[in-house]
Amino acid sequence: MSFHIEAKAGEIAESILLPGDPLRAKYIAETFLEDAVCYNHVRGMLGYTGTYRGSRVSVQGTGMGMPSASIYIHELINSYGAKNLVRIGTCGAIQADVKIRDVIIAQAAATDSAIIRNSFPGYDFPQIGNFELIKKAYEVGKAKGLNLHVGNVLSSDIFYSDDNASVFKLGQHGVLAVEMETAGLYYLAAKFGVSGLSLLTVSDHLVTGEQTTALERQTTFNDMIEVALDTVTR
Ligand SMILES: O=P(O)(O)O[C@H]1O[C@H](CO)[C@@H](O)[C@H]1O
Ligand SMILES: O=c1cc[nH]c(=O)[nH]1
Repeated sequence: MSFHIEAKAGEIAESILLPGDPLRAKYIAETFLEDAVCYNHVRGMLGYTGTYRGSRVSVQGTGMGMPSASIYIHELINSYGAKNLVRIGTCGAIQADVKIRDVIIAQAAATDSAIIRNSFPGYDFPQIGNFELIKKAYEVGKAKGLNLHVGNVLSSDIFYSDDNASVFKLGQHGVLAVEMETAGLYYLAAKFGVSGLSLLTVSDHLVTGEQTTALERQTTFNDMIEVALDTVTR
């Protein structure tokens, strides 16, 4: 048991998928996992362990933003021995050629958060994904025929920003999309010597104004989910 997770030792797999939305965790457990058992109800931040094609895997909601996600990621690594942590999130695209429902492999993450900056005063520490996981996810996604994008994303502390000019300026420097957790995952993976990957499905578009519904975000982003499951279990 850790401060925010009530699972007993051994109840969480070394490979774990991390959606922000705990109901996306429930959907994945019920739709993709066999013999799934819910190991966490604390704060409604649902977590499940089951098997996928014979391999043990867990899925844990993390909440929104780096302060929340970092709590779960820290406890999963340090109290439960998680080794492969794969965020499966949603994001807003800031490039015209990145379309709604496309899947992004976050090779790296820029951030406006002070969380990481404050750990390395005077330095810009790069937040990068694990190469082996990135490579595997890319191969799995391509084999599925997906329209994949690989590159930089922005992990922001702010959903409703007054300053979209800065976000679009990052877009002019190649950043593909904005979300709220990847940099925190990559920072903690580097800090604790484990493997982190972030896969994102485009749920809305900051250029065109298109949006998906909450139910679609909760239950229909199966391409990303299957890529994540195949990546950690093959
Ligand atoms: O769908 P999730 O994984 O929660 O990710 C995105 O959605 C939330 C904002 O709506 C933020 O957590 C953002 O990163
Ligand atoms: O953080 C997020 C997530 C989805 N869409 C956005 O615009 N921002």
